[in-house]
Order: sequence, then C-alpha cells, then structure tokens
Amino acid sequence: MTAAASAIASLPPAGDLVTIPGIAAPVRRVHVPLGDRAYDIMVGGGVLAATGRLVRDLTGARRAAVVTDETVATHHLARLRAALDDAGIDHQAIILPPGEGTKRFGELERLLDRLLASGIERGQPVIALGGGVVGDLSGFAAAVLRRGTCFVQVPTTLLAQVDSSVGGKTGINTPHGKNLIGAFHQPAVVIADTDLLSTLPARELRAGYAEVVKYGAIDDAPFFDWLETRGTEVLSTAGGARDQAVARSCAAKARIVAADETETGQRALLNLGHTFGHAFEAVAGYDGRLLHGEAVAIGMVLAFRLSVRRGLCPAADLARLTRHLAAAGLPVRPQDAAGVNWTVDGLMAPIAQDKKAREGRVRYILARGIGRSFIADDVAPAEVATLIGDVLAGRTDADTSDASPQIVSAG
Ligand SMILES: NC(=O)c1ccc[n+]([C@@H]2O[C@H](COP(=O)([O-])OP(=O)(O)OC[C@H]3O[C@@H](n4cnc5c(N)ncnc54)[C@H](O)[C@@H]3O)[C@@H](O)[C@H]2O)c1
Ligand SMILES: O=C(O)C(=O)C[C@@H](O)[C@H](O)[C@H](O)COP(=O)(O)O
Ligand SMILES: [Zn+2]
Repeated sequence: MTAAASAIASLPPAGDLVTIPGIAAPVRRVHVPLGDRAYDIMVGGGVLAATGRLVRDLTGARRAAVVTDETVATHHLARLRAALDDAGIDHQAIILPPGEGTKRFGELERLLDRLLASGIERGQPVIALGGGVVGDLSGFAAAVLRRGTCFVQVPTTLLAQVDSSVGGKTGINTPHGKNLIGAFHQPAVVIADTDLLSTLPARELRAGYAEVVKYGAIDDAPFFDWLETRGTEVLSTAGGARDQAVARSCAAKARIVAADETETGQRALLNLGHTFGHAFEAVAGYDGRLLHGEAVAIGMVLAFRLSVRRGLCPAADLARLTRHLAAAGLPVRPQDAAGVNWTVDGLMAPIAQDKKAREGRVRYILARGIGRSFIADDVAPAEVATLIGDVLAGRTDADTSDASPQIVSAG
C-alpha cells in the first residue's frame, strides 16, 4: 500500500471505551442516536461472549432465534450459542446456504416459515450471525414477521461490521436489481467482535475494505489519509488499526443515518459507488464472481471519473483513490472481474431501477475531491452510457491515467 508522504499515526478515537464484565479488553461503544430506536454498536475483540447478557439486559427476552449461514456456523455458532446459554436464553439456530444468492424471495419465505414454526414472539430477537447477506435477509424477515420483531446484529465480515449491520437497511435482491424489496428495520444492538474476522477469507476482507475507504471518500479526508498509511494493517493484522477503522466507519455511518434515517436526503451519500456497483452485481448475477465490496470499489472509481469528466474533481484525486483501492487488491474496472459479459445496455437497465431515482431521473453520488462527495441530480443517461462505453473499451481519459498500483495481499 502506498506510504503517504507524511505519516499519519493516529486519528481521534471513535465512540467511548466501556468495560464489560467477563470481557478482557475494553470495548468501543458507538451510539446511533435515533430517538426511540437508538442503539449501540459494540466493537472489540471478544465481545461476542457478552451477547447473551447484552441481549437479555436490553430486551428482557428469554428466547431468541439465531440466523446464520453454513460457513459462519462452522466457525462461530457454537460460541454464540454458549453466550446465549450463559444468559439463560433458550434459542434455535436456522442455518442458510452462504452467498449472495441467498438474498432472494424463496429463501425469505423459507426463513419466515421456520421463524413462525419456532414460535418466536415480537419481543424475542432474531439474531443475525453472519455477513451482510444474513443480516439483510434476516433483518427483512424480522421487519415483516408479526409486523416487526426485535432484531440483533452480530456481524462476522468486515463489510458487515463497518456497514451492513448499522443503519437498518434490510432486504433482498430480485432479477431487476439489488435490494429492490426491503424495509428499514433498526437492530436493538450491534455486537461487532473483531476477533471473528480471523477466519474471514482475504478476498472477503478486501471487499469489506472498499466500504471502509468509502467513508473517507464521502466526507472524511483525514480518515482517507490515515488509511493510505495504515490500510495494510487494517487488512492484515487483528486488533489496533483494524478495530479503529471499524469504529471510525461505524461512527461515520451512525452520524449520517441519525441525520436521515430513511434516505430522504443526505443518507444517499452512503451510496457512493453503488449506482454503478449494484448494476455490476446484477449483471454478474450474484454468483460470487463479483462481490458487493468489489463492485463498490469499481463503482467509486467510475463516480470519481464522471466527476473528473465534469470538471468537478481534480484528476489527482481520482488517481489517488484508484491507486489506494488497487493497492488493497481490489478491482478498479469491470474487466477486472473475469468471465462476465459486460455491455453498456446490460448495465444501463439495472441503473434505471436505482432506488435514488426521482421523477425518472437517477441521482448519482459525485465528488469534488476525496472527502467532498455530493448528490447530483443532473446526470443524463447518455453521459453515463458514454462513460461506461469508454471504460469497457479501455479508453481512459488522458488526464486521469492511473499510476501503476502496488498490489498487497490481505492476511
Ligand atoms: N444493509 C446495508 O446497509 C448494507 C450495506 C452494505 C452491504 N450490504 C449487503 O451486504 C451483502 C454483502 O455482505 P458480505 O460482504 O458480508 O457478504 P456475505 O454475507 O455473503 O459474507 C461473505 C462470505 O463470507 C463468509 N463468512 C462470513 N463471516 C465469516 C467469518 N467470520 N469467517 C469465515 N467466513 C465468513 C460467508 O459465509 C460468505 O460466504 C450484500 O448483499 C450487500 O448488498 C448491505
Ligand atoms: O446504508 C446505506 O444507506 C447504504 O447505502 C450502505 C450501502 O453500503 C449498502 O450497500 C446498502 O445496502 C445500499 O443500499 P441501497 O438502498 O442502495 O440498496
Ligand atoms: Zn454497500
């Protein structure tokens, strides 16, 4: 990863440090101030063991349903079950197939059937143990089960710890596009045990890192600077820098969500790279060839390239973003995902379905530079089609040629 000219050693810590009985290290607590739906995100190594007590103290529930996937169950379900047993919470585990393909209607129906069969009540939490797929699907199931059932997130991927477990967006994909069916349903608490990331494959870690970089690119230039220096540690080493990056990301998301819970305005900034990224995912077919975070990395580069073309953003900032993502081992152009038949028309169709559209006009998150993103509602489809066509044809703009990246691999 590029060493920034000036070493940025530290960032002000996010959240506050709390001690939880039975947990060796202090835990960082980030608050999401949402009135009667306010909750805490608990970040730190080992905090999983406190899940039962935290859930019991918050909800008073003595029963719960744990939803997870086969891979996560192998690694981490036994410890969550022990934590629930410790607190006297009777529970049943529902284990889903892993991967993006699970975020669909058929699986939602099967999950709802199993939750109903378990007899779980509204006040008894559905606990999502897994990545964004488990979180989005089971959060949506909780949102519609008995018209709203208590929900708890125990995220196990970097992406889920920094993004999908926070903010209450839940839902499923359809052949028309990503997350087109869903609901806002906030969790009662988020328990982000960063030790769980030790079993996560390096490719998944890198995909989650794209959403970390996103926060810097949206409105936190000092965080982006810091990532340029400490990103390798975030990707390769448990503890220290990784925990800091998770807490900083959660604090950034909490701040934006608290100001605009249901995305009537500024929350759309969290969609930087997603109008393009979701289209890439839809065309790639949710089959693992292109992960969500990878699609977001490519999408952010396109959003910055569009901003440069419009004369809004210095080309140097596009180059810097591209270099940092590529150095982290992330794809930066659609062609980097092999085996997908990319076409302009194929990508424009899901873009037209984007949820940020107003009166038929798709809005994009553009940038005046790193940390200076904004919502643009004057981007014409033809401008986007030209951009995508140029990128697919490998035509780079003369002033935005990217410096060759130094690839590093995650741990
Ligand atoms: N709701 C939101 O605000 C939001 C935000 C960002 C992304 N998302 C959604 O999240 C999804 C992507 O989430 P993801 O990247 O976590 O993918 P994922 O849930 O598919 O998890 C990635 C893979 O890692 C495995 N895994 C999970 N934790 C593991 C662990 N600790 N050790 C070993 N393997 C583990 C899973 O079984 C899976 O195969 C997408 O559907 C995206 O749309 C939602
Ligand atoms: O929480 C948000 O708001 C986001 O946009 C976060 C995104 O990283 C995430 O991928 C989200 O699921 C996208 O939301 P969508 O409304 O565009 O489907
Ligand atoms: Zn995302």
